Amino acid sequence: MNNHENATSETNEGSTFAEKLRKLRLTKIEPPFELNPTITQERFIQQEDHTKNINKLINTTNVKPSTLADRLKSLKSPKNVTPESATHINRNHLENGATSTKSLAERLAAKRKQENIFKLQKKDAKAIQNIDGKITNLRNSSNVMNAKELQWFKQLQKAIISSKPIMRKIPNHSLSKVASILVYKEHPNIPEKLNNESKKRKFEQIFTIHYPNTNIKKRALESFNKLSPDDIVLRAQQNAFASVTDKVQNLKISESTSNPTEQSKKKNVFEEEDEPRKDNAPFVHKYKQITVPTKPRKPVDLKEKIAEYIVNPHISFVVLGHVDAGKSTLMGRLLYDVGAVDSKLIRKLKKESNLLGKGSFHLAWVMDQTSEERERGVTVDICTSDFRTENAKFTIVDAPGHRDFINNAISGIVQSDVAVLCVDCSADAFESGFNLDGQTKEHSILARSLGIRHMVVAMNKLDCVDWDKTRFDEIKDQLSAFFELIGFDVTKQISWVPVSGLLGDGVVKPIWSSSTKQNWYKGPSLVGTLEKVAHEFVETDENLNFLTNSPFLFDILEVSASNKANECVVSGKIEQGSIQPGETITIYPSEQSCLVDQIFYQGSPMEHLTVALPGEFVSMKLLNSNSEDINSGDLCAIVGMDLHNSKSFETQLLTLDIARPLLPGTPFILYRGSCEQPAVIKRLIKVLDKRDPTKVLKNKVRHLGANQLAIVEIEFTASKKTVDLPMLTASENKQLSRIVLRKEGRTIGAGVITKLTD
Ligand SMILES: Nc1nc2c(ncn2[C@@H]2O[C@H](COP(=O)(O)OP(=O)(O)OP(=O)(O)O)[C@@H](O)[C@H]2O)c(=O)[nH]1
Repeated sequence: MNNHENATSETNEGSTFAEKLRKLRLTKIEPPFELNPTITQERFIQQEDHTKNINKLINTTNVKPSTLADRLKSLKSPKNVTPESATHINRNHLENGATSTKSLAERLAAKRKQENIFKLQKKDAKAIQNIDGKITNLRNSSNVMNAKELQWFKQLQKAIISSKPIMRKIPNHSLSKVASILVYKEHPNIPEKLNNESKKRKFEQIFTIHYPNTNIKKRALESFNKLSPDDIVLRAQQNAFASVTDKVQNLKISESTSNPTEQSKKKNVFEEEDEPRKDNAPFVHKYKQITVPTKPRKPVDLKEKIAEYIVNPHISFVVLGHVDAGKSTLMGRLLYDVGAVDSKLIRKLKKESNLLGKGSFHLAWVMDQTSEERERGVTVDICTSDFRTENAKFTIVDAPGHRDFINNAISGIVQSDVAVLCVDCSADAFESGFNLDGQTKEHSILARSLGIRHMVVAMNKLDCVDWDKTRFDEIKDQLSAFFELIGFDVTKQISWVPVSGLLGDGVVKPIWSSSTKQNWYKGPSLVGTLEKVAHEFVETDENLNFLTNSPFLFDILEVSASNKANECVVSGKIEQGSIQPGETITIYPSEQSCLVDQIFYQGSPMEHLTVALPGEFVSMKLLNSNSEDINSGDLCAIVGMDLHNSKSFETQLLTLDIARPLLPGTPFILYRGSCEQPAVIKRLIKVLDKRDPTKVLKNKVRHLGANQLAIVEIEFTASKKTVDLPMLTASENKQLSRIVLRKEGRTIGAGVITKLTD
């Protein structure tokens, strides 16, 4: 009976798991590590390599005697030994007890050999200690090992023992890493076979491989190309001095002080009064609003800028879809095929994903950066990437498909004009993404409600169904009916593209690979469709008007305080209009008027823009601002365009598949752009006909059920700061008047603000 069998029989006899494994470890793991012939052989190979290297060194030495004997002799001769190396050699020589007849090369080789063996022993000891620790943890946390677990553990042992041959190939390896790589590679389904969820997680935790960050080199290069922190400070100081005259002129500051402590004590120049904050006070200060616009410092020719923009428009699109629909793979393929990622990175990701037994995920890893995302195979946070084609510029926002991360998907949607809805067309997969709990429906509703203007449906994984046109049509019909129901104009606002993200068919080029049976789709590729949409956006009269004539409106996504008094940076999206440095804006709801000092793209604070256009994501450095009273979700408007802070408003609301009816007083979280605020149903006014919203079905409404269209009054409830927020109706701004209602982790309704009621 071998040791494994011993262990199995002991398990059945009922001794503790800890004891059994200790025996198993003592008999099976420890001795083979020291004695295993493969390991010894491996070490010899490595030592031989070292000896070869030393010989190579000898052969390439500058001294060129004719024979090997002469060459070795010359190496031994005192003229080739520096005082330093001589001391070193003498010390080694004495320590190693070498005889005086040994050559320098031999002594060096012996020393290296010894060092090498010592290093390997140390590494092995550490690795064994490591894996022993992990096994002890595993052992202590579950008392009895079942047959499947035991079998799995045996496989692990085997993997450890036979792991040496691949160790040489893995940098910074440790035995435990190699073991887990092998376990994953050879038995990728082992954790899945174990039914108990927590055990599964435990195993995954134990065998998680933390790779060194693969982007380190790239990041280091980027960091060195960027300005150093000192340079950034120096530049900022220079800029501050250079623009000080302008600032003084624009702001009409009556007296200035060079003393920084006095300056920081100084009140905001627009402030009316500075009272101590009361408990329920919405803002730290009351602000005096500026009503007369200020001129840009260096006015740019807006028409020229817009003409450039029309030729080369920039759109951001969010990638939506059910979990595992292939979103990250599709975007990874797209970035690779447009040349935004180099083949070296792809090769590297392929190798790494293969080692983890997740070979098919290598393209997805271009987008899924974090180790958590890679290990779970699920996108967690939103991830953005830029790419450009000959005709347009794009920002991709990859949103997570999993229900747990829906808030991230919402912030992805509000940052985008267009959505790419990735649909898995493989057998049964579309159906599971489209049912009650699937994300295809929920994402589409969110996209429609949060102002996505065009949706490109990427009919993905068609390679799995042999590019079957019937399957394509069947899914298209079901989705079209649903899109119509939630208010999309299917002919104008929806495009359909058959693709395979994994193979690349239809992603960048409209040419289909010869192996596929696809011959029925003659339209543009996914990228071609996106280019078309980007141009349609800017070329229509409505959009041109929107570009040129709308007053500036900005949705704040992020606020960063500055260490200077009365200064902060806000980042977000320009919803309409344009902005130039020197202009004054008002932030709502705090109603503070601030001067736009600098505009830049996030991540490039030193490259200042002369103007920013609608749809762009930019950061603005604001003077005379108080970051304590600015939050994400606040709106900025150009001075002169007054927004109204409201507490309640009427909305045309579509309820979704809700389990419980909505009643007056039902609480929920309201989303508008990047703003998130607790609210309640104040009043149910009337129920409308979904097919014809001008038709009233019911005037007295007690409650609202699933899938009903109604006019409802909503009221904000207390939050950290204020209950009055800047709200816009559909006639003021189409995007910012859209709202989404969520309760207990589910989207319960979506609508559009029709009237402010206070
Ligand atoms: N056959 C085939 N498989 C694909 C295709 N696209 C993606 N896959 C596979 O589908 C699996 C899931 O792909 P992901 O790109 O991670 O899916 P995702 O939608 O980003 O997943 P989440 O981030 O979890 O929402 C991977 O195994 C991919 O290799 C495709 O076009 N054809």
